[in-house]
Amino acid sequence: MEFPCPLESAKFIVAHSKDVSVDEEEVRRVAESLFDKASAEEFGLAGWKTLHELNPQAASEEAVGWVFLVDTLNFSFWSEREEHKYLVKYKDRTYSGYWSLCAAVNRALDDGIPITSASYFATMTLDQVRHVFRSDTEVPMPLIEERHRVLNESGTVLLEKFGGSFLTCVKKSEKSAQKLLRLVLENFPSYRDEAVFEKKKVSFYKRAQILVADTWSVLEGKGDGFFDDISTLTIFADYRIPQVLVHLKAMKYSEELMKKLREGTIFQSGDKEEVEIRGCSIWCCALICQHLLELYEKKGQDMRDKINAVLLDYYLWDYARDHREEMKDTPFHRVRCIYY
Ligand SMILES: Nc1nc2c(c(CN[C@H]3C=C[C@H](O)[C@@H]3O)cn2[C@@H]2O[C@H](COP(=O)(O)O)[C@@H](O)[C@H]2O)c(=O)[nH]1
Repeated sequence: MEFPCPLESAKFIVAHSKDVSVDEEEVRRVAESLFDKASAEEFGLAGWKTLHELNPQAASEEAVGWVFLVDTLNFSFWSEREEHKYLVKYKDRTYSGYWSLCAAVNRALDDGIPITSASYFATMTLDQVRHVFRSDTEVPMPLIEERHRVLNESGTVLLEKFGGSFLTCVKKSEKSAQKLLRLVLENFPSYRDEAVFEKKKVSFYKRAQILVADTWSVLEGKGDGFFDDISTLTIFADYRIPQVLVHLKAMKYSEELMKKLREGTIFQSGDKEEVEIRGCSIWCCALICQHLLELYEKKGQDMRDKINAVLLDYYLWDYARDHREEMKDTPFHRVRCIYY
């Protein structure tokens, strides 16, 4: 099987993009504005645990299993109407979006449901999935049937090929992020996040790449989680990163596209505009990373093991979470799919 490289795909998409563009001048300005933050403690790998109470705090085989389950379901949490959405209450707090998924998983584990064990989710029924991911509002989790299908599919593969343990798959990668990415793409079909653009097969691999990144994070970059090529991953092209890049002016939409987004147009996975938005986001962040490293280099500091697309992505994603109000006039693109 041949898997296009997401960074090369992004470069090709930017070169042919009509409705989305990257503003190099603004990219430089964003890199400068991140300069001090990039050497702060919370920008680093440890932030994955210290900043997010729902993430596993252990670095165990079970914690890796949690990451695999969550990233298998890590897609499509946006709601048609902001005031009418899927929410999960857990330990006196109410969670929305991606965090509602994590809250529902932790709620199930607290209730004694072995949701992160492959032998369980390989044969879960649709009703059991509906129960585990039940909403605390009248709005159900989006794409619940698709979630049931990918759970059964991924659980079955994990059992048949890796003895039910994603850590076994990680060990086969021999500490290479690219090898682990390839293993995930070869074995788990729902992770093959690809499209055809200008007659060329392109890839984003958002869930496959964030699975590798979250595995690196949960294992704290040590032992089986020490990937010597982690900086070859790109950011994860979801629907929040493009929104924050446009908000920060590093990426721009044509008037026509902005109008469609403002009207709440629903795009299909693989549509030209959707591919341009996702590809330009990946390329834009690769440039921000490059400029950040150059700024440190000018100060005689080699930050290549402290600044990479994964940590920049986590920072920008958390930024989007924390600046929801300020960003409300910048639309995000709406696609219902299992890829992001
Ligand atoms: N690019 C990127 N996309 C990410 C994440 C995460 C969760 N990772 C966090 C968990 C531990 C780490 O510390 C990360 O901070 C979820 N998503 C995507 O966002 C969307 C949900 O957004 P909202 O509706 O606002 O909750 C949806 O497409 C989901 O797939 C990320 O990190 N990067």
